[in-house]
Amino acid sequence: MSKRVAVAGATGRLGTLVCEVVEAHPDLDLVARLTSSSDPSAGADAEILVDVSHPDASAAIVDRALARGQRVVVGTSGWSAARLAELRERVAAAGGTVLVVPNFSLGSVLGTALARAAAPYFDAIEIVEAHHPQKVDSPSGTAVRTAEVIAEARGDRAIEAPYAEQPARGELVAGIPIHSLRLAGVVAKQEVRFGGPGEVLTVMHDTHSNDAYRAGIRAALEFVAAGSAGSGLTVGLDRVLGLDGLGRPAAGEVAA
Ligand SMILES: NC(=O)C1=CN([C@@H]2O[C@H](COP(=O)(O)OP(=O)(O)OC[C@H]3O[C@@H](n4cnc5c(N)ncnc54)[C@H](OP(=O)(O)O)[C@@H]3O)[C@@H](O)[C@H]2O)C=CC1
Ligand SMILES: O=C(O)C1=N[C@H](C(=O)O)C[C@H](O)C1
Repeated sequence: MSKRVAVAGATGRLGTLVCEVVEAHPDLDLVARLTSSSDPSAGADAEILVDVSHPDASAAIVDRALARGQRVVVGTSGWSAARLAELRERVAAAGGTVLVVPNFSLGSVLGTALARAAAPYFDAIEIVEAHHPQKVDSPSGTAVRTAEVIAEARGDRAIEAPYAEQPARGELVAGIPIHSLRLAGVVAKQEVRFGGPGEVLTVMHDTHSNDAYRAGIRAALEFVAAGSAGSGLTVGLDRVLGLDGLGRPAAGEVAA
């Protein structure tokens, strides 16, 4: 039987694509396209709520869906590790299901996994991200997530960033400088640069069009619709695609 889906942020760039994916799916039924002016009761009969709205609105939208017993997929940016930790508690208290996907593109997810793998081996690490000028937030959610993943992979190893008090050297997230560009002609781009003696490794990903998100959106919806997310909070498309071991040391193995 089809699962009923409501989309918050349905008129936006990403929301329009999410609606297309839902409408094209044989087992999903689009029942509500929600915007900032929608009646708060709209979409209450959906079983799955997809939030692709605005960083300032996302938490309230997710909380309302949890209160209704809806399963939730979040693509909106702004979900830092601190906000996710709070959300995890609310999801557990509600006995709900929430999947947060900082980036629906396969290449981006692989890029973050490669950055995680490289993280313990270089002490100079910086992230440069560029997006279209309509993007309302900076740094991007993907860059924040990448910085947090790198910091986690490094454990206690500090990053070389002695110039943190100089704004032009980037905003520090989890100890890693992030530089944000907002440029006409760009969709989304991220470079993670690792510096070591006599060498620089760059992990780079380019999104040329929103088509990059289509397969990931579909996979995330199917994951949640099938109940594969279980209850609780799941973060990342890597979990959906079974790639979450990528870039992590095997059990018992410690990076040099
Ligand atoms: N995870 C991923 O792979 C991706 C994530 N994103 C993220 O998705 C989010 C949306 O991006 P994008 O589609 O480009 O943004 P847009 O500005 O194009 O669209 C925003 C949408 O959200 C709605 N909205 C804005 N404020 C509210 C509110 N207070 N309550 C309910 N709805 C609201 C808007 O409706 P209205 O017209 O009424 O204002 C509009 O439908 C951003 O956080 C972006 O970073 C983007 C691309 C990929
Ligand atoms: O606003 C965007 O466009 C994007 N937002 C997400 C982010 O903040 O990382 C994902 C992707 O970079 C596109």
